[in-house]
Amino acid sequence: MIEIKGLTKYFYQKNREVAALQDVSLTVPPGKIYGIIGASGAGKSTLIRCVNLLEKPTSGEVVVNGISLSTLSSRELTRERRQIGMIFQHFNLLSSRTIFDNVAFPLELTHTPKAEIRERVNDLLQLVGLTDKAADYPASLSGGQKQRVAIARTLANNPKVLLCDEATSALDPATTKSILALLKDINRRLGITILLITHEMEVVKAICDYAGILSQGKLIEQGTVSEIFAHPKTGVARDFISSTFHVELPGFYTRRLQACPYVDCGVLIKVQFAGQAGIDVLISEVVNRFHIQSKIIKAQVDSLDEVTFGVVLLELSGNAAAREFTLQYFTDNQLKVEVLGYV
Ligand SMILES: Nc1ncnc2c1ncn2[C@@H]1O[C@H](COP(=O)(O)OP(=O)(O)OP(=O)(O)O)[C@@H](O)[C@H]1O
Repeated sequence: MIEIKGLTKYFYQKNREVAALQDVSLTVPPGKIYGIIGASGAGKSTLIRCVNLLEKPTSGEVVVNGISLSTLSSRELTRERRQIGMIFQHFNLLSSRTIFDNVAFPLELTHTPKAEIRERVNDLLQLVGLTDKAADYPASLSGGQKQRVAIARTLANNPKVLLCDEATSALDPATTKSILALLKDINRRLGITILLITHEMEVVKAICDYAGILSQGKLIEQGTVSEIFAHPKTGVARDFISSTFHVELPGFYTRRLQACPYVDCGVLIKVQFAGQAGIDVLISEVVNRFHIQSKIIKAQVDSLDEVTFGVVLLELSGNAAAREFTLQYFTDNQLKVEVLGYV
């Protein structure tokens, strides 16, 4: 369990004060995965570095597994940090050591007997699927394999919590998926509590139970991932959700699209929806009520828990008043509607 209470961090540069974190509070319940998402400069790295006190907070408290870290002596803090694993975007492996010796490293630091190290490292390499790479060096591994080694190494001390600092940002989409699956597997199998930071909503959607949106040092929104997807409260959250949709207008439409309406034109709209009301129900409502024709051009629909959400590109044909009524009806039903142009 991780509790962050009123965390504030100021940096001082020459005569300038930078408020990197302002009164951030959140709780990661035991065995859950919490994702902090934010744009560049939002304060994500500062936040995760404050959790294990690599960065000293200006004020506030970090409590990990019931222990308030800022009250500890440096020796106690070193011991407590062993309970806090961390993985990084750029893996941070030791290039002169084999994969086996990289994973063994934290166990050597705690003077674990050799036979015990051998058994533990072999188990860990098996867990991350790298048994056959034990004698290789990091340089000969792919990015995804390097991150697997880093995960095995950080698990060596049996941490209760794991901090992930943009752990998949340097990886391609397929490798990202496999590393996220590994993290979820570790979370389930070993019951490890995970706090991760990311700038990709896909990561949050893929493995997190809870999410927090960090913007200019403030946690402006937090909740379960399905709550945030169903009822985003801020524009920042809505933009992150939109970034998970990949619906491009087909070239045929892009070429015909006009900025202003003309006689007998249709309107092309992008509708973003989330929640219980089915988009198909709303579309058939407007067709019946306003005698409009509606054609789905592209759609991406996804679901989390009970919540269905997605984006639909629609061409609406009918008179101008019917089109206006339709747009108003969609907006009144909590859909986000954007007019792309006229065809
Ligand atoms: N050591 C430092 N000294 C001065 N300012 C800093 C320092 N570290 C971070 N900052 C400032 O604090 C703010 C938050 O930075 P931080 O690196 O935590 O953001 P981030 O969300 O992790 O960004 P990115 O995704 O680009 O890594 C930024 O304005 C940054 O310039």
